[in-house]
Amino acid sequence: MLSVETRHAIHPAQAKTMDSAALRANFLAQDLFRDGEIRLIYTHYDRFVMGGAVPVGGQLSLAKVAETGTETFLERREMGIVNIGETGTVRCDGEAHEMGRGDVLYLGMGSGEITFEGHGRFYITSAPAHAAFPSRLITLADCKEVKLGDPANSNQRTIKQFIHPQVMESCQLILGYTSLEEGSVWNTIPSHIHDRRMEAYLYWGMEEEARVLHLMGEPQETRHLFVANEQGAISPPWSIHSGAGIGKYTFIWAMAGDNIDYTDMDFIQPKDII
Ligand SMILES: O=C(O)C(=O)C[C@H](O)C(=O)CO
Ligand SMILES: [Zn+2]
Repeated sequence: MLSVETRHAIHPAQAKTMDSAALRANFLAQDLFRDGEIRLIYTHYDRFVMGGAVPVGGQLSLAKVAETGTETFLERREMGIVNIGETGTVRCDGEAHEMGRGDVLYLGMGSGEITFEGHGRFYITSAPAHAAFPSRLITLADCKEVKLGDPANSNQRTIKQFIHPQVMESCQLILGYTSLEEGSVWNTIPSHIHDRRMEAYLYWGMEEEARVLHLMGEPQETRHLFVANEQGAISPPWSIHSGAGIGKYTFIWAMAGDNIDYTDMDFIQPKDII
């Protein structure tokens, strides 16, 4: 079963009038992972798509999505898939990519029908593309690691970059994930915005009771989402995206927009956030 939900782009002036329910309806990605289903959210932020596929030992196929108006979903798009479950296989264009937990698969523009198999829980991201780069499985051994933060600021963390110019070529999709060291709770502190790129987070690797307080909004008009395991946050270009966790967590970040420069961020110090 395939379902697609559309999320419209929200103006920051509208976002600041929203109560918790409206913020969650517009910016929280819930229920992406349901047994036997592919569930996608088609956003109007750079036409970025996020979603989940859970084949539970069977087979699920993603061929065509009405929202793109194309013969196949990836006719004019590229895709990044992260397996956040047990070992599973993604088949595309006659190739079988076996993915362990934490592996990332890039599928280039023009790739055909995609089939998800096995016991993987596949997080799907996709953005429009202008050129066909080769599909590639990027394992943990292939990613680039960046260490940031320190225990004194409770923000010691490792950033693993997979779909990233220093690892491989893509059109506009950049993707990786960040894990906190034990005792550190804060991600993306100091905060930043990048008006050139939208971003989406998927929080995972959390205990059922754990939560992340995800901060969003313009730096002088912040709001929050309380986020559980396997829930995502859509971050508009005008919004900060930082979080503090109760319990351990990892989050997948993915971006699309005008450039693929991960370091192109406008930092906002805690003293400047309201
Ligand atoms: O902990 C961090 O810092 C991050 O992981 C930052 C994200 O990767 C990000 O926001 C990139 O723009
Ligand atoms: Zn960012």
